[in-house]
Amino acid sequence: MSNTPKLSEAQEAILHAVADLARTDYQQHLLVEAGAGTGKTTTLVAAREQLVHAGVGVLALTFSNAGRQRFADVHLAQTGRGLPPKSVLTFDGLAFEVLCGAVEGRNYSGDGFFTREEIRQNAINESDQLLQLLSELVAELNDTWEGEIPDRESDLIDLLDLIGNARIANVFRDPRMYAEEDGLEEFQEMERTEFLASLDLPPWFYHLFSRFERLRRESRHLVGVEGAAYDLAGDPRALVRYVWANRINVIMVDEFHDTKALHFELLNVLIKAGCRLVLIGDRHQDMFAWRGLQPFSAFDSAGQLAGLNTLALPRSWRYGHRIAQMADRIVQRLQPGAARITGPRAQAGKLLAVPDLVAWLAQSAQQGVALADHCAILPTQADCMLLQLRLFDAGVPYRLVERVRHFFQGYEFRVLRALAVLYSRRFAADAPFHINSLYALDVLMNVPTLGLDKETRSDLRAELGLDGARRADGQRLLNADPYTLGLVLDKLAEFLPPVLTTAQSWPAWLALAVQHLQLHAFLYQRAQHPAAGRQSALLLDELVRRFSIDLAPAMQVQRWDDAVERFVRQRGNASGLSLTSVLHAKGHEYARVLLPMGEAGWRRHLLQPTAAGWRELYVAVTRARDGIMLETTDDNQTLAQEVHGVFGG
Ligand SMILES: Nc1ncnc2c1ncn2[C@@H]1O[C@H](COP(=O)(O)OP(=O)(O)OP(=O)(O)O)[C@@H](O)[C@H]1O
Repeated sequence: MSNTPKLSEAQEAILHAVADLARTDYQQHLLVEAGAGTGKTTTLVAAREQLVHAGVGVLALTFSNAGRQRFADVHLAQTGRGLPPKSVLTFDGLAFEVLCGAVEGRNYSGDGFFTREEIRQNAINESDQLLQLLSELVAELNDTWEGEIPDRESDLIDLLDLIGNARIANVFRDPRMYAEEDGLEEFQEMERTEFLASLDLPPWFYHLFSRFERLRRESRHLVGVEGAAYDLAGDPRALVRYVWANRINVIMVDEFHDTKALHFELLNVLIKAGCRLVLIGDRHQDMFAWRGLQPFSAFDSAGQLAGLNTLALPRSWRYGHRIAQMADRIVQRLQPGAARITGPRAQAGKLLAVPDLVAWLAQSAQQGVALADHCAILPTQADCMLLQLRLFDAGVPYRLVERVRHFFQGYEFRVLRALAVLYSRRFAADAPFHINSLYALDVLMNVPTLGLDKETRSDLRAELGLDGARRADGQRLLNADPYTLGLVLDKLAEFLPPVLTTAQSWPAWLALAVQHLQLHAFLYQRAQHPAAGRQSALLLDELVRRFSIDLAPAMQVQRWDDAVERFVRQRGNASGLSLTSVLHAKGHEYARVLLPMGEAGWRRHLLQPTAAGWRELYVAVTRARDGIMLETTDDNQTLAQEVHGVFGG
């Protein structure tokens, strides 16, 4: 059953422009800049349908898997049909198809890249393997560079990030970096060093990067972290062969605001292959502005394309004028004077503020109010976990959107659980066995202050079965038993700093463990960005508080397991409130969006505003169709003013 909404004039204009660019003899492209909820995906899906009917080969590209899924869902809703396979791909998915695919028995890639069988066996990324690869390489390079490259685990994690950013920024394909090592003239070497310095990179980084990339390819680490897209940019002819073999004439890019230099390079290759581009995005939703080594504006780069036609979608369909006003106030703070965001007058939008969101939700749940179309959106994963704890206490059902994790699967909970089990074994000789404790120990073993060397860690992981193959659901098949767990705990206890080896009461020991194992620093380094690190520390403190009750730690672990099991089995969860982080909220929409304004929420975004923070808040607010609900927990005057300034009411 087809259910395409009646398109607005502005949307129709885009459909005409797309039809035109597919028809003309000379190459034309279209850039559509539009606000959130203005019907970008809706329009793109309709434009795709129109082209497919006219016999034009179209490939739609997105950045995230969530974006791809959203495109497929909108297509299904609008046409009543599923999309043919491979007609919508993420950039990495496209790269994977091209590098590993074949037509009529011949690989697209001249390198013959990988066979399907090889990929099935081995090619999926394991980030810990990448770390291993990097650490071996750094050790080898440090022989020559006399230890100049920092090599503690936290340094290696930073280096892995830097390598990812160098890929995304695509800087090593700059002509200044091309020349082969052997034939390098002195002036070229100088040019290269200056170029690296201009990017704030140390001179050894080029060697590290190029050798790491070679190793990554040889070890078939293709998928993930833009590895595949980067390899594809180095093999442009494969991409050209792919679009020609599949008769693709038009490339559509949804979420165009997420385009970085690497992806733009791929778009340039597609242009050279004769494709026409339809690019659609919202510059205020660029939440990944920090990726890469230098700021990159996809919109400015597209502006340079020859034959570019630019259109706009001015009005939101998702929300009415009241939410549009909120979105607009945020955008004006980001870019004063930006085009105004509007929404239909008839659709007002509600704003509700409550002092205790969880109490309100508990009451609603009791009254049988369906909360499935309500979504609490939080800035980070740790914030989501803090809210989960409150919901858990109050017995309010919730479900997690996409890859947002349960609090009991987070590093913060796991590391404390591991300490509780370790304490029980060492001082009470009653460590309870549960499979979740094995995952918890895996986290504890990575705490650098414990000082486990690589071999010991790897031996202990093997004992616990943590090195086993993953099952289809991503978990590992663990085969340890209570006896092995005990032995591993005894071994781990040998690594405890002396202050933790003498018997003390439980909460005091826990406080010392958190301090001496420097768990805040450990979690901070594990977090994706500083704000996430800060919130992770907040979550750790809250969990420490909960683990500090006067009850034997073994009993506490048992209690958590029972409670979690009961909660997970709750029938109401499917219809419960959705809970997500802003990153995972992108592209989705909900009737009502719930925004906690406290410390474990959006407080900092308003009190210490940054461009990145405004973009996040903009994405969160614009997920709402009918209303926004704020939780205002404190009476800070400045915060109240800021809340009023953005949300009005
Ligand atoms: N012409 C229209 N008439 C009525 N509703 C529409 C129309 N176009 C889009 N919509 C609705 O507006 C909402 C937002 O559409 P869509 O998800 O396509 O927007 P978007 O710009 O891609 O959003 P985002 O910025 O979140 O990615 C959807 O509920 C969609 O069904």
